[in-house]
Amino acid sequence: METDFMEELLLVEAEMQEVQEQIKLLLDRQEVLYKKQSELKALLEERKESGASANNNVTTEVADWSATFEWDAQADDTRFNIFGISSYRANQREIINAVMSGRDVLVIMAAGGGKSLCYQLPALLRDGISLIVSPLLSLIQDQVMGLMALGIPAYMLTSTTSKDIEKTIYKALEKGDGDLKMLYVTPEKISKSKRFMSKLEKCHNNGRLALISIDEAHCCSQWGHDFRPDYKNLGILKIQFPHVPVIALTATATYKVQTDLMEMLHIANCVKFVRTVNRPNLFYKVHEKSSIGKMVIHQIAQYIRSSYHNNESGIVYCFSRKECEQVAMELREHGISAEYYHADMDVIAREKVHLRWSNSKLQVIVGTVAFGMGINKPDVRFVIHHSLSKSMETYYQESGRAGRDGLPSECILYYKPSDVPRQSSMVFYEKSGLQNLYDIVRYCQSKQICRRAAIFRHFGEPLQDCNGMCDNCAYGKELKEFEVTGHAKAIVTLLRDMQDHEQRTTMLQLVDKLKTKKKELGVSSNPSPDLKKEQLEQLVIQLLLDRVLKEEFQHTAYATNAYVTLGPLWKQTLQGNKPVRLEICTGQRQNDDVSEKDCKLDRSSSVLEAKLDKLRKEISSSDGGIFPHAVLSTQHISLLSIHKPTSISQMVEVIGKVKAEKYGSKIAELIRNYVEAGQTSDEPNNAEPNDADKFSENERITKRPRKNEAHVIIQSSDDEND
Ligand SMILES: Nc1ncnc2c1ncn2[C@@H]1O[C@H](COP(=O)(O)OP(=O)(O)OP(=O)(O)O)[C@@H](O)[C@H]1O
Ligand SMILES: [Mg+2]
Repeated sequence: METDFMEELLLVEAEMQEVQEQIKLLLDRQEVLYKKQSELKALLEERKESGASANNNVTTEVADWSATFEWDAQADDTRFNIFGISSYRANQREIINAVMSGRDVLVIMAAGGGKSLCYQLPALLRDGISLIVSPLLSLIQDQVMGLMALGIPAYMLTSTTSKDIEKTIYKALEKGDGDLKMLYVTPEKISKSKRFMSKLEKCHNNGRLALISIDEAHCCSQWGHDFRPDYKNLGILKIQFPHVPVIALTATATYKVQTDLMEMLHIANCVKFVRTVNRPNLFYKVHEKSSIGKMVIHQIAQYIRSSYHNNESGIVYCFSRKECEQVAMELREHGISAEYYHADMDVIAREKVHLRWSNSKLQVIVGTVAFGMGINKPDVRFVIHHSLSKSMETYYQESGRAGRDGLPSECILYYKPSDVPRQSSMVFYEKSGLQNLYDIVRYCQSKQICRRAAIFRHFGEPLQDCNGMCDNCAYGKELKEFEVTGHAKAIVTLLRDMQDHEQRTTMLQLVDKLKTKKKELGVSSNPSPDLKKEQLEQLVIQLLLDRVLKEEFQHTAYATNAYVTLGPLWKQTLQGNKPVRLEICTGQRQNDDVSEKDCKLDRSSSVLEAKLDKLRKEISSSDGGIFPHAVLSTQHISLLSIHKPTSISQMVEVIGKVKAEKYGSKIAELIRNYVEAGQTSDEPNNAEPNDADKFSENERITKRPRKNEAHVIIQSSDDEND
């Protein structure tokens, strides 16, 4: 009798333990849902207030700021003749007007949306000096070089600044001597240099501090993805200079980060411009990743060679430093010009690689997450993830480095289920680390749901049309849904038996065991199909996402191992209450290299464009090392090849005064030679543009067709002139 009670007691205690675990999981989940709920509520409130519910732009107060202002003509002239920008993109003009009116402004605009112009143009229009805080030296150098090339007196005050230049800058701040319009600093300057702050104060006291701009402002918030402690101290600027307008800019900020920023920077009454996270020019795709490493590289190399044979720039992101080196080497063996970039390299070696890539002397950078915020190259045509990112946020950021110039570009993630435990063992200790990872895994596992929709959902935005710009929307995949309840039960049973014997298993070991034990477990008598190894892995991941299984982690002397164990919902699966289904690609779509060709983005370039591209590279290397895109943007090249100006006055009409005066004679000579040689037969577009086209970016995206549909050309959706 006593032993019966003892046994029952043990069972009850075991079950209580299990209930405790379930409660913990549910509480965790509840916390996440609460967070999401409050963000969504806040978003709804905000929309109600602004009455902008039907609009794609989640923008407040736009109406007032798109009116006419006294500086309109001067702003237009500066935009075109100095920056060489033919028309404003969405929200730019409104933001500039708000800043010019002396208001504090918070700008959330997707990567490549054109945030820099929003503070650089007012900095030129307003009297005095504008201070720009930016997180990275490389970003600052890039910006300052670009501005100097346009003849704008921009300087930086960083650890690399010479004593002479420092003196000049301090004189300009203190006494208003010399020519200084924009001063770039890192946040450390504000928090650590008393000398600098006292000079800035003098500048302010003389009424010459025109504007404070805080770029990559998400670095202020611990909730953001790139928190920088020195950014936290930037609130001092508004306290010390309360009447100087502050503009804070970032590409991504959830509602929580936005409120955090406003509080930290003391800009509670700012005008907020929030643009959609949508990047209509980016094509998102998940590619099944072979378990054979060499095969993956072979596929990537073949893809780059066939799709980007004109040396168009790209990035390949890898999981580890070792993998970076390996992938770069193997890509080189396949004839791709590729170099690796990671945090273990010394700064000079890293900078050298970055520079060669920025100058288009190197086609591909193979990087870890260390290759991050400083990337300012507008014409990156593809971003490939050789391995899974750790969250949707990280993936959005990294893939978003493609197509900053607004032209069609591709973001491809190579996914195999066995990459999940590699990532999970790195992120499990981070706050919501596993939750975030599982979100991106869901994105990868899905074979039908629009990839873009997953991004909107993640950032709490209403859905917008994908226009066939993701693999799931573009291709009619040949999919079959199999009932795999038998397999799921077999997995659960196996794990339960192992746990009873206090054994642990990794996902790969589990799948191997399953393959060999399948007969014993009676799966073969089940009507379920015979699943391949990769499909079993896919099922294990699906069961993880559905909480039937869970991951546990254990440290060894060399690594952290991820083990698969029973999750809170294993009993339901064992009871077979809910059938388990698995989507499997059956048709040719598995190997989409074929369809890839059918659905190629329209990026044919003419002979003249190629010549102009070569010329901009020559000019850039002889003109103080500025980047080719700072000489002429890709849009400039396409406009020049359409209009073919052969005199400086015609050139001014196309690329603005400063660029025409600086580079016009060389460009005109090239075009004249080209026209005289009669090389116009291969032009993709010989038609005269109409006036509406004339000075707009006029970017085109080929809408990806569903299988068997004709190509449809659409304009680059909402980006311009709306
Ligand atoms: N109105 C415009 N028309 C055409 N090109 C533009 C316009 N505004 C900006 N650009 C170009 O778009 C590219 C990206 O601009 P910018 O660097 O300002 O992006 P960003 O929003 O700061 O992106 P990130 O978040 O990546 O820093 C640059 O090459 C810039 O010259
Ligand atoms: Mg920027």
